[in-house]
Amino acid sequence: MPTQPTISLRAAAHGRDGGVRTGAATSIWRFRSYLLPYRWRFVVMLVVSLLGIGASILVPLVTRRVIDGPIAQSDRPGLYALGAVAVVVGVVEALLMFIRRWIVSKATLGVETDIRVQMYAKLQQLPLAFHSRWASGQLLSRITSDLSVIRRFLGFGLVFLLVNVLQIIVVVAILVHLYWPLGLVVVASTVPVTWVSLRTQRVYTKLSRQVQDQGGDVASSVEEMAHAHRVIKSFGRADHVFTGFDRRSVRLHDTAVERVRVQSTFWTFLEVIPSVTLIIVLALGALAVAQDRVTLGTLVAFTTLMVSLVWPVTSLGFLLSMTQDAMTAADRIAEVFDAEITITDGDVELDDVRGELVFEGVAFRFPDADTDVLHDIDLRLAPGETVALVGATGSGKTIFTNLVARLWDVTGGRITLDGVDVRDLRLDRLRQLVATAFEDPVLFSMSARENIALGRPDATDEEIAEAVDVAQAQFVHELPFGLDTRIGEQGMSLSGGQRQRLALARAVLAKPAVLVLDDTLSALDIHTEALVEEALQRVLVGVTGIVVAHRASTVLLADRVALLQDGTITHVGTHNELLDTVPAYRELLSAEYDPSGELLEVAS
Ligand SMILES: Nc1ncnc2c1ncn2[C@@H]1O[C@H](COP(=O)(O)OP(=O)(O)OP(=O)(O)O)[C@@H](O)[C@H]1O
Repeated sequence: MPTQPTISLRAAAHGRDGGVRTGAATSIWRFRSYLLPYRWRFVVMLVVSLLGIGASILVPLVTRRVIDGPIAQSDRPGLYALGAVAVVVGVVEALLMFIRRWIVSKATLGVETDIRVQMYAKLQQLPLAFHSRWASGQLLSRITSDLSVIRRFLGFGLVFLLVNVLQIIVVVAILVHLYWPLGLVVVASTVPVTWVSLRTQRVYTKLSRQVQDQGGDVASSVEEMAHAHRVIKSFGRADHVFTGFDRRSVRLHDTAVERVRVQSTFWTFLEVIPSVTLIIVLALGALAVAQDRVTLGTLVAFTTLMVSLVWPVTSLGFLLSMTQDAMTAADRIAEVFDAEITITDGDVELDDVRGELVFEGVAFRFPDADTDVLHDIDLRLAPGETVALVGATGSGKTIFTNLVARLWDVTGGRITLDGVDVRDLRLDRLRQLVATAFEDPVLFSMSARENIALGRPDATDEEIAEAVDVAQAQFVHELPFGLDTRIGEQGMSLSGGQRQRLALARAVLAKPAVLVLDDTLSALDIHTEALVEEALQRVLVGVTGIVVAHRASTVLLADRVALLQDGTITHVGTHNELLDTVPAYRELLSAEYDPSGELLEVAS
């Protein structure tokens, strides 16, 4: 379990997201605050790693003593003593490696979980405008694979990058100290290493970003296919969809192969440089020993230390790649953290709610659109009143209803609840007060009971049973495990009408002050619809209601009807008034008439 306290959704909304702030910085450095709760583990890990290097440097120096001392002087007891020291140092080195791994895994898994939790919280706070722009596969790949890349970097790459660079510096300093002419040869070999590293990083960064983005595209394809497989199969378009997926996969493959090519060239170069340097050092060193300018022990220590440099130098290749991948992953994650939460929290609590809902000159325009979808909307719903919203398909009825719970914010005018601008209310309070049953209801992979009680997890069995009755959703009792039957994506699939009734039960159970029914009864047969409407009549008493309606029978649930045309409300009145005076309204509900022009369903 992460030790960092989970920050609430409200905290995330206010930007207290563990150190990630909005801005253009794209470095992994921005995520440093997530390390704080684990700082001691990272410090211990660093110290242990440094001790490990110390041990690995000590072994060649002990060897030097052994060669120049006991071996040169045939001192057997001295040989045993120094041999024992070398063994102890070797065991300590292995032990330190084990401790490092053990300490670090908990910390890095914790950091990964903490960032993931914050990212999820942020995703929930982000407005519909964000979610309609982003492919879900891109979000999925960020919250899974990008975070794993960062974890691996923190647990391994970062430490070894620091430790190896430090080891290179310390060992080179010792080499210069041991015999400076050969030491300078080693120093000179770092110049091409640095130059190639810098050059490769530029190309690698670009490829790394492309691979990760293209991975997100592939995830999106799979996700889309899983959702749309019925449509794909029924239209016999499996080949077409497969071709699209294949194209994306091949593109990802090609970019990944190109990245490996760049990596391999770089790594090979890093392997060649230390080997070539070693050959030069051996040749020059042998000459120096022959001329008595240096002892044999020193040359052995020198070359052993140099061999100990091969791994730190060659490992720079994949460590730098790892760092680059982690920075790209951090950039991609930061894009989500940087996305603006345009729907911000208010601070008015609003305790005793009467339910007066007023639209004052309301306008709405989608981001990046040129024209308003809705404009100049003035409408007052008295507490407890129900208004039916009628309009042609695509006229903006759903957007209109979404504005009340602030799924979108108005772009002009204002909406007030009991005189308070909904933007000034606390968001969670507003969304408690306004419940919506959507035309296309979403069910979660959980039990029917949990799906119904989504807005009120504390609801009693009686309250749930009541909501089920109102929504005419008694079919839940017939499911294999009754209300405990798992439904949704990984459970039983329900019919469109059953889903709508569950969504209606969910909205009714929330006991809202404002109930929004967005064409919720469209999938029901006439008989069930009549039963639901009869029950809804009772529920809507004392609740302010907005009912999006396409049928006269639904309109009859309402006290008044508002006609939405050309982005604004053109007429408000009772159903019969509008039928008598507004031809456009009559046309919209024309299905309710028989061919002779008589009204079929509407009884006054
Ligand atoms: N995210 C979006 N970005 C841009 N335009 C959108 C978006 N969502 C909806 N629209 C457009 O806004 C308009 C109003 O859509 P809305 O869903 O409110 O219509 P509606 O009256 O509820 O239709 P229906 O009766 O068919 O459900 C439509 O033209 C639609 O294409």
